[in-house]
Amino acid sequence: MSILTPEKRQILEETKAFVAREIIPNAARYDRTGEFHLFLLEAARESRIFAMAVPKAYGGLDYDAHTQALVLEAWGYGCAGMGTTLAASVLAMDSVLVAGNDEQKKRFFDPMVRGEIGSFGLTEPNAGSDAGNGRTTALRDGDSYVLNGSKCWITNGGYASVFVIYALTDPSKGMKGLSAFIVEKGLPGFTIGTVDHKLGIRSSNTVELLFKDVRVPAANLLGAEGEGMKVAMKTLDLARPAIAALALGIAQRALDACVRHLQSRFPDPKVQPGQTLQFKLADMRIEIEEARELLHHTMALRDAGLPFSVESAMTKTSCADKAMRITAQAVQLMGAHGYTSEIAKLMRDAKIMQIYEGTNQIQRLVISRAVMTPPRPAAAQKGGN
Ligand SMILES: CC(C)(COP(=O)(O)OP(=O)(O)OC[C@H]1O[C@@H](n2cnc3c(N)ncnc32)[C@H](O)[C@@H]1OP(=O)(O)O)[C@@H](O)C(=O)NCCC(=O)NCCSC(=O)C1=CCCCC1
Ligand SMILES: Cc1cc2nc3c(=O)[nH]c(=O)nc-3n(C[C@H](O)[C@H](O)[C@H](O)COP(=O)(O)OP(=O)(O)OC[C@H]3O[C@@H](n4cnc5c(N)ncnc54)[C@H](O)[C@@H]3O)c2cc1C
Repeated sequence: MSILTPEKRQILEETKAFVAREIIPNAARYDRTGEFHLFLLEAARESRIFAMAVPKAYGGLDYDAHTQALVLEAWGYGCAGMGTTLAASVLAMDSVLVAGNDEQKKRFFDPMVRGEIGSFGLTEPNAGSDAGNGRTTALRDGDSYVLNGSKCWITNGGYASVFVIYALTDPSKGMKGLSAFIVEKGLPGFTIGTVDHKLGIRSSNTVELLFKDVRVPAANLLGAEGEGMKVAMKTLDLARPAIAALALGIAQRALDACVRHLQSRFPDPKVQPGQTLQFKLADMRIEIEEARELLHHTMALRDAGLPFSVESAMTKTSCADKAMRITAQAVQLMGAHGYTSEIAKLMRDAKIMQIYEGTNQIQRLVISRAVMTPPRPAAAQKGGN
């Protein structure tokens, strides 16, 4: 807290107040029913928080990456399912920030400023970790592209008004034929398929998207044909720390719940088993602070315009693994209380953090590639070899 500017401190305080008022009291109910938290879009509309990544020139809040992470940690603390709705919408916007022109930005960001949400469709049944292996096509026909195929596991798909969809404009080139498109809801032939019922983040909306001869104006192509894989990878670099922030929020909530429980269950800290359990709390605190430092370091790199791709993968992996470990630990430390709904939800919600936006194995692949190919020394670069 002490390193925050007064402006950031105020944003964080207002966010925490919103989370305490709107998110925490409703989280258990929506987790139980698996119903989408539509009320939250209404509650958040006035604050324009769904436009937190939108530049001022387009009517958004223009938060820097560090501030976005503060907001997402607070939402993750309240409910990771609701936080996923915000993170997924920002992810879609990130693709437009990466590759969109002025007209596309205006068109995509307008709904976000009005409190609507976006969605990002990359994954297909045969293209999850292997993101460049999709089959959905977008073939040029006059001044349109015609989309055919499907996407699966798409967050916000049932409620978004604008989508970023990745499809092959030249299927013969594989991932080098992949391109990114803005797709608006309600186009003829664009339908929503089955809704998925999940272990955790149950109130977030996860669906299939189906495209049958969906005509999209050529003006909706983001960047150039064939640049889709690069756009997707740059987008995911921007977005993975958002998942790290949600995971951190989950871990912090688990620690806070543990502290409260152990203080009442074993009030005398000098008497066993209180002391042993407190050492575990100390370890949890260390893990959380380490993860938060890495997240804030990654955001500082991004805000300074420095490379942060590997740090993005590291922070996602670190925060997600720690959230899983800490929530499992919290269940154990709290005994039967840990096995009940609030803490059990945290553990169920933590699991997805290791899977979506690139599994932690994929993050380790990205990190290990960077480890194995360190930057060449300046002298060698000058030598031109
Ligand atoms: C890392 C990966 C496994 C890709 O490795 P390969 O060896 O196949 O591809 P490779 O040869 O590394 O690369 C291809 C091109 O791409 C460029 N590039 C790569 N990284 C970057 C980068 N960081 N920046 C710019 N360009 C990049 C690369 O240069 C190459 O182009 P070139 O051939 O040189 O012209 C990739 O597929 C991946 O990451 N999967 C996870 C998907 C995944 O994360 N979904 C997430 C779906 S969304 C989601 O889950 C959620 C959304 C909403 C919220 C909830 C969750
Ligand atoms: C709740 C939820 C929401 C989602 N939201 C979105 C969304 O909004 N948009 C979107 O596009 N996608 C979304 N996804 C999809 C998500 O990104 C994928 O599930 C994820 O990338 C993994 O792909 P997969 O499920 O096909 O697993 P697979 O790729 O089949 O992987 C299975 C296992 O194999 C491992 N594995 C695969 N390849 C390698 C490798 N090369 N090296 C080492 N291990 C490997 C994986 O780590 C994993 O353990 C969502 C998924 C879920 C569950």
